[in-house]
Amino acid sequence: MLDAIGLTKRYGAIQALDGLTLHVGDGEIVGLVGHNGAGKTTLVSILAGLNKPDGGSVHVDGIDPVRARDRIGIAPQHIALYQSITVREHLRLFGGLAGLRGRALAAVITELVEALRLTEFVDRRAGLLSGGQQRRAQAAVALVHRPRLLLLDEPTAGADPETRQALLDVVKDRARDGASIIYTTHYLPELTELRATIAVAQQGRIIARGTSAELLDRLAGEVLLRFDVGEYRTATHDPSATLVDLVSRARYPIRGVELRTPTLDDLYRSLAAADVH
Ligand SMILES: Nc1ncnc2c1ncn2[C@@H]1O[C@H](COP(=O)(O)OP(=O)(O)OP(=O)(O)O)[C@@H](O)[C@H]1O
Repeated sequence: MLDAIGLTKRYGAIQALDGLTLHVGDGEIVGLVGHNGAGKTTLVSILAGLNKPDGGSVHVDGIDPVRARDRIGIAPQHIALYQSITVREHLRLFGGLAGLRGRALAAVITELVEALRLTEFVDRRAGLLSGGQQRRAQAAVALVHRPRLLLLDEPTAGADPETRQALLDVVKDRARDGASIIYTTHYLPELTELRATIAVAQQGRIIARGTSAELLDRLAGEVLLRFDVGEYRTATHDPSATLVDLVSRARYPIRGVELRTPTLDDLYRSLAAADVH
């Protein structure tokens, strides 16, 4: 569905993208993670056709993104709403620009107002909304024309738990309907909930790509045993096997046991630690 191959982008002395390649299939949610400055926002803006790469190619359903605008929905990291019109007017405007009319447009607006809990402020001007309300409105604008490719750049930054959950539920629904989704976040547990595959960006490239299980396999977990005289802690790639082995060899009574399997946060930290900015 989305094919980005060998993308490069330079801002003066900064190489923001450095040969970045990414494929996203139909119905796939890709969690795009990486250090600040890794190139995620630059990538998203190029995939949306809002920014031109210096080199490489992007195809959305085989088409250049600039000509595939009505198939793409983007919720940018920085809010981009018109201050003086209401949320409903935004949805009518962007739905209309993508060719939606009449009942079809009204139906999708009703659905989004409910799903993203916009009822309370849908008829208020965007400039008067709180930060979290603006984020929800921005997500609704990205979703209103049922895009085939959805680009969500930190959509839950600063959102309260209810808002976050509502957004995650809508994203899962859209993926079930076949949309391809790129979801940029620093909140890694969200990607587990979305059952997203993960793409790790670093210095303008994707340096790791796979399911969270595949990526976490590389990381060590930990086993901790507590004794009356102190504790013993060891890193391991197979915590349960290590525990069985340690218990069989223990010379003192064991007073407590803790197993820690690696999490997505460990993955993020390990890659961030390897970053050489
Ligand atoms: N318009 C611009 N002009 C100059 N440099 C830019 C511009 N946009 C991005 N950069 C630089 O390009 C690099 C990649 O930035 P980008 O915003 O794509 O990173 P990011 O991964 O989205 O970061 P974050 O997690 O902080 O949002 C950074 O070094 C940034 O300073």
